[in-house]
Amino acid sequence: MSERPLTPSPHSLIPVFQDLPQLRRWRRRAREQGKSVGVVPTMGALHDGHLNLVRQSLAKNPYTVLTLFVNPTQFAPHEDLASYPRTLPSDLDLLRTLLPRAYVTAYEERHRRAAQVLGVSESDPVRWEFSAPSPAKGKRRSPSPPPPGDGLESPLVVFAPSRETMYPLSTIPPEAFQDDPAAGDGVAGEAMLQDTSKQRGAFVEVKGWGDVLEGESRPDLAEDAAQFFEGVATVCTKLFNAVEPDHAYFGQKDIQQALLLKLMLKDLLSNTPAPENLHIIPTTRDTKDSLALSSRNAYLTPCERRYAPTLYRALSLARDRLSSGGATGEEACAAARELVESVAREARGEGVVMRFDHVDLFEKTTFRRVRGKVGEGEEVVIVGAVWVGKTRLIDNLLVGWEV
Ligand SMILES: Nc1ncnc2c1ncn2[C@@H]1O[C@H](COP(=O)(O)OP(=O)(O)OP(=O)(O)O)[C@@H](O)[C@H]1O
Ligand SMILES: CC(C)(CO)[C@@H](O)C(=O)[O-]
Ligand code: BAL
Repeated sequence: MSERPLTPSPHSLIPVFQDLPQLRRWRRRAREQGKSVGVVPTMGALHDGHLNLVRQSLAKNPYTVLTLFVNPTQFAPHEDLASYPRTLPSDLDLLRTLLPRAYVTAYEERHRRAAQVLGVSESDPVRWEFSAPSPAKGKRRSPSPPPPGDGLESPLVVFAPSRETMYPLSTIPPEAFQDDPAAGDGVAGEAMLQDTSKQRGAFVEVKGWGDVLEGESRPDLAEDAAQFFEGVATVCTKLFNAVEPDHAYFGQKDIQQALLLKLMLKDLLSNTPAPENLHIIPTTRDTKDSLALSSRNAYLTPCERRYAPTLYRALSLARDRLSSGGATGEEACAAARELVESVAREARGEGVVMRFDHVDLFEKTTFRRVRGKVGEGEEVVIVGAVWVGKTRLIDNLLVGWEV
């Protein structure tokens, strides 16, 4: 274990579990208390959209696990895995703002008492240990108070596993497969997990639902349209197996992902969580221009940011055409495309390269593309993507139903 002392406050307020045994021990104790556990899977770089999912879970469950893992298998080989924002300290700062005051006060009091026992100043860095046994007296090499407990004091914990924890078979070195032509050039680690032709081990595919719409139109997936949602379904299955949640919270912003995972839980007869306990939370938007909050918005330059809400405007136009103008699905999508393309021409004058990717209308359960007029009582999704500079933005609106 590293001897670098961790600053006690604010980060240790929220237990961060990095390995499975720690998480499993915590989960067993939560079960013994008979209390429900909610999970919020994320890739980090948290924003208010994520926090709203956590707020929902905290309101409904005594315990919430926010998982934080940038999942290589859902990134295509040339996608932005390496540059994806990784911001654990500021993520923990944001999560801290969601903790109940009473818990924070009790924590600070415990910290004060521990500092007294250790004879160190309250502002000294002190490492809280949530699962390791207390070191024997006299053997301490860095100030470490008695463990504050088993992590169950906090209503919120973070599970931030390593790649090896999430993909244990990826630790077998490529040389072990050297007689296997698929081992190819011996690419190891994350790169191997990103390349579907080199993957080995257990993967979850939701056939017929994962290789359409967003599956087809994400970048670099020409070879394998199923890759993105296979990566998502696989990592979420693993996270559900690790956390064994009673409830799970996903955002409407990634609507196909949330709907597909619900179908997957149903098809796999899951009870942790049961499909009806996967909750889809409405998209959190910028209050001024309705841009859907997204970790990838951080890539936008200030000038690009001004054009980013065009997708929301285009989807709103499509929805208006469907509801008031009686347009067909094809006409509504074409109107959205025209709007994006006309704004793109304007943007070029300011040096912003904006590119239409797709706008589609699909039925919520079958993911079938809707042609012609939307029928009475039909529940559909208008989904779209645009490129603004090097950033691909996605968004959606619902017609005939709400999450
Ligand atoms: N604006 C938002 N409103 C509601 N939920 C959101 C929003 N943005 C993300 N989420 C949800 O948070 C969860 C974790 O998403 P993720 O970590 O990929 O964040 P993201 O902002 O969507 O990142 P990216 O920009 O890479 O797509 C997902 O369930 C996602 O749908
Ligand atoms: C659900 C998820 C955390 C799986 O990696 C990811 O796809 C995301 O952040 O939406
Ligand atoms: N927000 C879903 C994960 C992704 O777009 O990579």
